[in-house]
Amino acid sequence: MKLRYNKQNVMEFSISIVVSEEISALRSRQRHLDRRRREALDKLIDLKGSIRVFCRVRPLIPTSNLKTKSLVTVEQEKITVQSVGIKKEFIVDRVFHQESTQEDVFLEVKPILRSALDGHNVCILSYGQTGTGKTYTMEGTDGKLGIVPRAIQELFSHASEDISSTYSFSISMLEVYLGSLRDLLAPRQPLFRHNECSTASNISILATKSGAVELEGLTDVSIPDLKKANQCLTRLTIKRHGATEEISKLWLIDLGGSERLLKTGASGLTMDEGKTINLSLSALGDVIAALRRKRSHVPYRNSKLTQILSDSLGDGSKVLMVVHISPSEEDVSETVCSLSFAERARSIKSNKDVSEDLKILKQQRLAGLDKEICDTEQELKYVNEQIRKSEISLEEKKKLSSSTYQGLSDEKGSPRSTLVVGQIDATESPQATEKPKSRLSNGSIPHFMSSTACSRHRHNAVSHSVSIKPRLTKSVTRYPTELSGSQSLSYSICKNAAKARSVAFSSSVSKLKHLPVKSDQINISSNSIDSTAASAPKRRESFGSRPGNYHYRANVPSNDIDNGSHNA
Ligand SMILES: Nc1ncnc2c1ncn2[C@@H]1O[C@H](COP(=O)(O)OP(=O)(O)OP(=O)(O)O)[C@@H](O)[C@H]1O
Repeated sequence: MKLRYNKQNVMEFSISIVVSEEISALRSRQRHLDRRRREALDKLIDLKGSIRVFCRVRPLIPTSNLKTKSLVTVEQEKITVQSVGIKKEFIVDRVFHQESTQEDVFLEVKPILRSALDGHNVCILSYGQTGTGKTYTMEGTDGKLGIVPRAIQELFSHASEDISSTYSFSISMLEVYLGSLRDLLAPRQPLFRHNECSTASNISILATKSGAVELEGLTDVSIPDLKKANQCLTRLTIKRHGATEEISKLWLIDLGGSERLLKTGASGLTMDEGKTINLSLSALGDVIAALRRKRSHVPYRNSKLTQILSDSLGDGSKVLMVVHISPSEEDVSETVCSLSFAERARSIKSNKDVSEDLKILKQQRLAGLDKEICDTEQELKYVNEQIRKSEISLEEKKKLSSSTYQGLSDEKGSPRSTLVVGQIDATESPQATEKPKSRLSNGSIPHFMSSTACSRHRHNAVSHSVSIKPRLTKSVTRYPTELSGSQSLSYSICKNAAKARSVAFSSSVSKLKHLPVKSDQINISSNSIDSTAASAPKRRESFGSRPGNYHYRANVPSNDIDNGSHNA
């Protein structure tokens, strides 16, 4: 009896060795495939262009006062604007016509999101005249979700599928207002006047010797799950713990309206705001143009916006700018200005010097890389599934004869993959030590994110307004209720996948608070914010960022904009 028991144990022991070796081989294949996928994706993005400028044409919105003829005709990469005495052609990397859907736009965004998960800094910017659809593209509406909610869903979904790494996400929001930086997630200080709060903050832009940008003092909120991400929704930091550790920033930037000040008839504070925004946009155009021309000097220092984005626009980063235009006659001069900006940023006048043969070759190469990525991802899925099954089988064997397997388990037990969402563990990351003074909220949603009576009132008022109101101020959009549905679905997928893989949720963010500043940080600039400045900004740029965490956006929390709404 004893002998039989031993024989059985020996057999199970041998099987478990075989399974462990299988897992080991599968993991090695997994690493190889992941490397191949990344390389193919990098090549694909480089071939398409790591800085791309798109144009999206808003549909004509007929009103009783306006002529409703479209002045714009489009082809794949060409836009022609034709009006009395004007006929101009502009070339961009891709045109989204009036009927293009949110899905069409997101399809172009997807590859660079993957790139963000792979450790590259990514910047998605929405540019254009007020009322041309910048916010529609970035955030969308009920049932027509924009880039931001889709991106968050996509990132969480990939993170839950990738069993070779663990991920943590965090979010920050930042606004540049009249050249000052404002932390939109900082705890709010009540002001004397009813319903007003300040977002006073003292944020410094720091650059390490390697060029990485950090925003010291900026609040960073971990995202514990997809549902909470929906409520913040602007800027993301991705931290991947795999064979190596990678931190990347994903900036989602809804820029202030680009209209010319003469047209808006602005004066006083509004004029100052407009000037500052235009200077920032112009500096941004210069930087992108210099990068696309591969100039040795890139003028990052010319605006706060470009300083903050300097490590997310250049080498190794992926940039996508969507320039929005209106097709209507009354906007023709703004449309021409926006398209001139797009062309300047793109810095290539036309593709006519590129021969047809070369274009075909490029298309073939792109298709080949696309296929390689697809095939590799398919195989990766298969390998991941095999690893999962083998791990379960090994686990069962261990349970059957735990004493026999004790030694084996110590030596051969394969590492369990863990999905960590919303975790920042400073002890795991050398970079994390570079974020000493940042205020971190431990995963709870900051006060300003919950709607106030005032913001609810305004939100209701806005949703009852039928006509487009071009405005200079952006408001933070509460994510459409429908989004919660689709995102909670993904969240449950995350949760299930995570459960199967022993998901760990931890909240070690507080450790970051006490870490020392790295000595190689150079303070570029700092600014303090007048707490009374919360009142009435009309046009704003804002974005979120943080070392190792990212995001940005040009919106203002609802509490903060009650006085800021403005019709251009
Ligand atoms: N592609 C589109 N399809 C359908 N509706 C659109 C599209 N683009 C914009 N709109 C609608 O046009 C209106 C203005 O769009 P939106 O508010 O996004 O403009 P904006 O450029 O962000 O303006 P602002 O600078 O004032 O924030 C909204 O009602 C929006 O839903």
